[in-house]
Amino acid sequence: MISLNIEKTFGFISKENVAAYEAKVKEAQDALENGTCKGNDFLGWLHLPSSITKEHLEDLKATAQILRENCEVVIVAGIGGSYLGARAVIEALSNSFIWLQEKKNAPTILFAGHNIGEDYLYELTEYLKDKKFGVINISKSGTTTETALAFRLLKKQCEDQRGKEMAKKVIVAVTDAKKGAARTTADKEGYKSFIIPDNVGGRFSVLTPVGLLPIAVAGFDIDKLVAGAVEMEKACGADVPFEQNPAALYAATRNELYKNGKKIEILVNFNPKLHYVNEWWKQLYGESEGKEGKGIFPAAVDFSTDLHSMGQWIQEGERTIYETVISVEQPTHKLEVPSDAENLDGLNFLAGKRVDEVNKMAELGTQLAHVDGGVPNMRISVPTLNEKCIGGLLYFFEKACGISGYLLGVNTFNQPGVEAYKKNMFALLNKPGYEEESKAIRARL
Ligand SMILES: O=P(O)(O)OC[C@H]1O[C@H](O)[C@H](O)[C@@H](O)[C@@H]1O
Repeated sequence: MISLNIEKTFGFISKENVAAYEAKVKEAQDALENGTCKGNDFLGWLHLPSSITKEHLEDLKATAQILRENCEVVIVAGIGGSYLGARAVIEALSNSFIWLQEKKNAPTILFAGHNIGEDYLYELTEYLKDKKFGVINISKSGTTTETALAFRLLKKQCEDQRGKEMAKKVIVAVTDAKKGAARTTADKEGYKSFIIPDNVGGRFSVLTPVGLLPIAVAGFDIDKLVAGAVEMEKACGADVPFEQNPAALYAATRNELYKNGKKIEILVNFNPKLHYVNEWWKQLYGESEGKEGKGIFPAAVDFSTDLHSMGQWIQEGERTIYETVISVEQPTHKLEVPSDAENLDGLNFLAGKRVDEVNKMAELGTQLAHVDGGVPNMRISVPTLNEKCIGGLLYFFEKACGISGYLLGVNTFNQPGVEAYKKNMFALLNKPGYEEESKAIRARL
């Protein structure tokens, strides 16, 4: 099970001040449990893991199997919370060179609908020209422009290439039960569809079909992923004492750091497979807490890669940052540094050591250097990268976010600020219904 170590923050904030959050954290836990916090119509994620039924998982696996049997490539179309969770889990669990492997035991998973890059979409549609492909169209609102645009292209191409009947079989929708264009299309075309519950917001939806279906198609065990989340739901529960509750401690520590001028949290990994876990986490915390002129800025780096780019800033730049390191205890594979008779590269001092030992010393050395340089450090230990651990990690972050947003005093579950760019974009594109805004915005250009 994952664990949290906050010892290396205590040169910067005091143990007593973190412990003093106990009562407020209890209040947060109660407010989440009783549904009395702000945004209380979006608390469906709280006990989601333990409420997932075997039947639901079987339904997802059966649909995944249809896609696996009929597709060489599956495009997951979605953005934000309808994209990052699936990508985070799939990349954390996949072989890094899966693209290049001839023999695959699952369709290649590609992503679309998370940008409006013409070249990206052109190159994707070109690549798909001789492929048997399917699409999972994911959008809670069912109206997000980026996703809808990509889906329009992919739907047409799939129908043209594979025929209407096969397209119906290999296109699946994950969307609202009733509202939105994605629902209308799915119902009209007769696609298999899954519902995103009303009370689960996008960034908390990875354990709904939004994440579970693509993850199952990619060949990973969603039973174990959910089991890991269930375990963390218990470990972070309202009945678990403050000092033993990782979500409570993480939420309290980051709020205390923030109060002491540490306005930026950098999520750090020492494993490139976790890059998209960082990205998922940025949305979770950024959209949940960045509002009302408040909120820790969630940043992220991949080490040791970024020690050679961002390392200088972190070591000696403005002291407004702290780090949270996701440390994977055991790699999946074993690789030792070979010895070399000539030792031209001078690396024989590493001969016989596992590559991970070198990585771990980089991690430890970095922690000590950054703490010495004035950067508080928290460490989240993950036993290994498997479904169970990742499921636990995701739920841990969700629960801590629910508590942390409450401590900050914001509505953790809305994102009103995201609408501003959309309104301008629609006005600039002359979307019907935006006539007044179009006139006003053009006058400003
Ligand atoms: O799932 P969708 O409705 O397409 O939304 C996708 C994403 O875009 C929105 O603008 C929100 O800011 C995100 O919270 C959401 O996850």
